[in-house]
Amino acid sequence: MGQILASLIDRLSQSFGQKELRILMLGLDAAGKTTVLYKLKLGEKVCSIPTIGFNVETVQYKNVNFTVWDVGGQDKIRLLWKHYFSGTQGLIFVVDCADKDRILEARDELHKLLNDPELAHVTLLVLSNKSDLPTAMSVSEVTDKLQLASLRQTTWYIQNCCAASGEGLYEGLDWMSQSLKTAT
Ligand SMILES: Nc1nc2c(ncn2[C@@H]2O[C@H](COP(=O)(O)OP(=O)(O)OP(=O)(O)O)[C@@H](O)[C@H]2O)c(=O)[nH]1
Ligand SMILES: [Mg+2]
Repeated sequence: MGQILASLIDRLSQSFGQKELRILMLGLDAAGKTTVLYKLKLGEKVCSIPTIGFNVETVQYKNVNFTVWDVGGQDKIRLLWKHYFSGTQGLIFVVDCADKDRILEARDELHKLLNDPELAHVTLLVLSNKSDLPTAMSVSEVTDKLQLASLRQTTWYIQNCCAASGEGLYEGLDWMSQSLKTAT
């Protein structure tokens, strides 16, 4: 169903002559994906509940329309992620940088994603979210724990952010749009 909706949105936007970038947003449950999506879309912090399925919104920023797919990250529904891979240009991987207990689980999920042939050439933005929390790890610590330096095939960038306040989100989108502009 995700793919049908995606192609419908793509076709509609093409007919209006706009540039469309398909962005998939994944990460462990409670990392803050839905909070990121609606902060970008509405400029407000929404009271989110765990996502079962997906949310999709078009976010317009600097003449680019980002169609952002936010897919639920609970363990049992991660097997559904692969249904959203097709046509993805940019992957936003959201990490709770204050959750030291699950950072290695996040690393494993991220590397599993990037090993999939459909995501082999994706442009990766890691959002190191919840930087407002007192136990937040630094960007260099998260970079190290996620083993981002070992990603040889992938163009990646890590951005510290706080989805609750919006801090860092547009810097991340700026990098994504610049990076995809040169790639496409
Ligand atoms: N302190 C803090 N809390 C945040 C931030 N971003 C999200 N949260 C909270 O983290 C919890 C989970 O956020 P969601 O956006 O629902 O997480 P999710 O990644 O969509 O989770 P799933 O839908 O289960 O995959 C919520 O209580 C949010 O309010 C942030 O920047 N700082
Ligand atoms: Mg969610």
